Amino acid sequence: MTLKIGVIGTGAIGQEHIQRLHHKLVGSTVVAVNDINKAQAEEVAKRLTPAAKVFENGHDLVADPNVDAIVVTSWGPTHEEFVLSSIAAGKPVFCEKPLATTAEACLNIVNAEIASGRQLVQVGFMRRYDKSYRLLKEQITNGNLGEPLMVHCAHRNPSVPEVYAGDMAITDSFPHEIDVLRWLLDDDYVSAQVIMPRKTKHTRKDLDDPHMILLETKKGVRIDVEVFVNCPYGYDIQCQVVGEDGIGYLPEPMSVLLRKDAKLSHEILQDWKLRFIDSYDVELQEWIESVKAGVVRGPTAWDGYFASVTADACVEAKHSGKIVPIRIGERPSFYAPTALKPAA
Ligand SMILES: NC(=O)c1ccc[n+]([C@@H]2O[C@H](COP(=O)([O-])OP(=O)(O)OC[C@H]3O[C@@H](n4cnc5c(N)ncnc54)[C@H](O)[C@@H]3O)[C@@H](O)[C@H]2O)c1
Ligand SMILES: O[C@H]1[C@H](O)[C@@H](O)[C@H](O)[C@@H](O)[C@H]1O
Repeated sequence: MTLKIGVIGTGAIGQEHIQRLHHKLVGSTVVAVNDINKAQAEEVAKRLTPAAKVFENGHDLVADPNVDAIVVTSWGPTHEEFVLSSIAAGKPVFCEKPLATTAEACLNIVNAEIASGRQLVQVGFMRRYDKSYRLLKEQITNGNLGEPLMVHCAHRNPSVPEVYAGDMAITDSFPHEIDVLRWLLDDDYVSAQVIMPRKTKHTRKDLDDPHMILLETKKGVRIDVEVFVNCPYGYDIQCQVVGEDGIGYLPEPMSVLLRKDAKLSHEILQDWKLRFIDSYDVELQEWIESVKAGVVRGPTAWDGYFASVTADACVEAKHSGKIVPIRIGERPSFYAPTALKPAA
């Protein structure tokens, strides 16, 4: 069976996902697209999936009987309405991170999903599917590093677009670390602190950059993450886990070592698209298979909610200058890995 997918949001990652879902991965086809920028949606459909229907709005796309499952790749603040609409229609939905831009909105999604009685939502935390993170996790899980004590990370982007504003370093970029470190350490967070270094000359007047974010976990692991989104030299993701017996470093993306012009050098990537290209493929291929099997195997709405509660605490910590506790109730049994519900 070929899964017929509708994509809401035909911007940067929407186009990437349409390309892979329609042309690259096995078992799926894109039959519908929508964007508030209709001209863009039409152009993207014509170029990438000419037979797809272009919808006037996302809710009509969700309701279309020809659409089996939905992929939400519109701006963060619109995620809540489209995910809720998909749950109401009883259709599986893959939503790019963040699940929603506030913890309250994420909780609305969690509550609606539980009330529907079926797990339908997966969040686009693709780093869990990245080969290098999986190798690092293996070292932690097999005990090679001893108990993890500290984690040092960096999330660097060469630049960000104009729409990237306010606290998006925390609510849009940092959620990747929030999710992947929780998964890597199999631990939850208890407090957050944010320290602001001096501002880089490469940022805009209205955008703070960089941030230094500190998290503490239940088990007492201390984490520091530099989020630096106007880092001119390139797209660079670093993670170093310091354990009792050894240190594990996230592998660098593969590139040829060059001896040239009196230098030894490696290429540094310039874009998130290439750094995680394989992870997106694995993530969406597994999602297609899991939808067909009627289960959710990837990051759940609860994981999306957890990330949002943590991000909110970080925003409060940044603006108050205080260490802010992270309080979240117990994970509902609905989201226990053993309690996977059929999606259709
Ligand atoms: N997992 C990742 O690594 C990754 C990478 C990039 C983006 N993202 C996430 O994907 C989302 C989109 O990011 P992007 O970089 O593609 O942004 P983008 O601005 O390039 O595209 C977003 C699109 O959504 C459309 N849109 C806005 N409101 C809409 C609405 N109400 N209905 C339909 N369409 C609407 C916009 O017109 C735009 O075309 C964000 O949540 C972002 O955080 C995730
Ligand atoms: O939306 C993007 C995307 O999620 C990238 O993976 C991340 O590195 C960027 O910081 C963020 O703005």
